Amino acid sequence: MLEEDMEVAIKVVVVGNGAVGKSSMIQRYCKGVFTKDYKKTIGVDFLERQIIVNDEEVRLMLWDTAGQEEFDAITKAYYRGAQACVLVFSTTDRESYQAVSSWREKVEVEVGDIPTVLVQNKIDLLDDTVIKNEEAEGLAKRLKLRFYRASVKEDLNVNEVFKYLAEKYIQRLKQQTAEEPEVVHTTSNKIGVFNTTGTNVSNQSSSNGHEVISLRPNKQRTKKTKNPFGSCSLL
Ligand SMILES: Nc1nc2c(ncn2[C@@H]2O[C@H](COP(=O)(O)OP(=O)(O)OP(=O)(O)O)[C@@H](O)[C@H]2O)c(=O)[nH]1
Repeated sequence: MLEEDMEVAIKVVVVGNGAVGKSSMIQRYCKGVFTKDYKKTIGVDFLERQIIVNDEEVRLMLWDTAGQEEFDAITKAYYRGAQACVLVFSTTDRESYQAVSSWREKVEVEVGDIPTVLVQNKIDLLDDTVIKNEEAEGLAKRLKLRFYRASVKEDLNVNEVFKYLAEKYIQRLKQQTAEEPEVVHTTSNKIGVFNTTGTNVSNQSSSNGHEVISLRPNKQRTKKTKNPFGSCSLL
């Protein structure tokens, strides 16, 4: 058991090529909406949602990163402090499938081995698939990752992805707590504390031992502006 007044906050980064549905997935999960419009993410954005996992309140902070390489320098800074990761590719985009390993490496370089899932999005477009089932499953096996086929459009398997990551994270946290009790007995009584105010938090360690960085999402969008701090609680 974690301490009762403890708040668990998990920083989750959602990565993958452009247009695979990362922003849509986060919007769907946090706001319950889906839009057909494509608005390229410039840099980074985030939304959050609270859920209950095994009677523990968990705050998921979902970081939406741009899929285009031109933004790599910006996005990789935001991987730091991440405690879970969603790797997304699209059913109709073979390049996005081929790029999965390199996305994983980019995240691993910054944060090491964190709970990660592989998601094949847009399975509502299975008739137009350019990736065989065996290929996708083979990739998951090679990378030793839990694999979900999802459709953000049809709201298929989106909740499951984040529930799995939260459970996996808490499971690791409990293991870690059992091994190193001092990790949890901090004065701030929070785990995975993030500063979302824009103030720099230096020399602070997150629960996975990595430095916690100041989280300041880029508000810029190519078309409409969306509120990067918009949060929701769909409990
Ligand atoms: N058919 C279908 N379309 C989807 C699905 N998920 C997302 N889309 C569409 O795919 C397009 C790209 O979605 P985004 O969520 O903007 O993609 P992204 O990965 O965030 O793109 P970048 O910001 O460029 O990295 C949009 O037109 C979405 O409406 C899905 O499950 N099925």
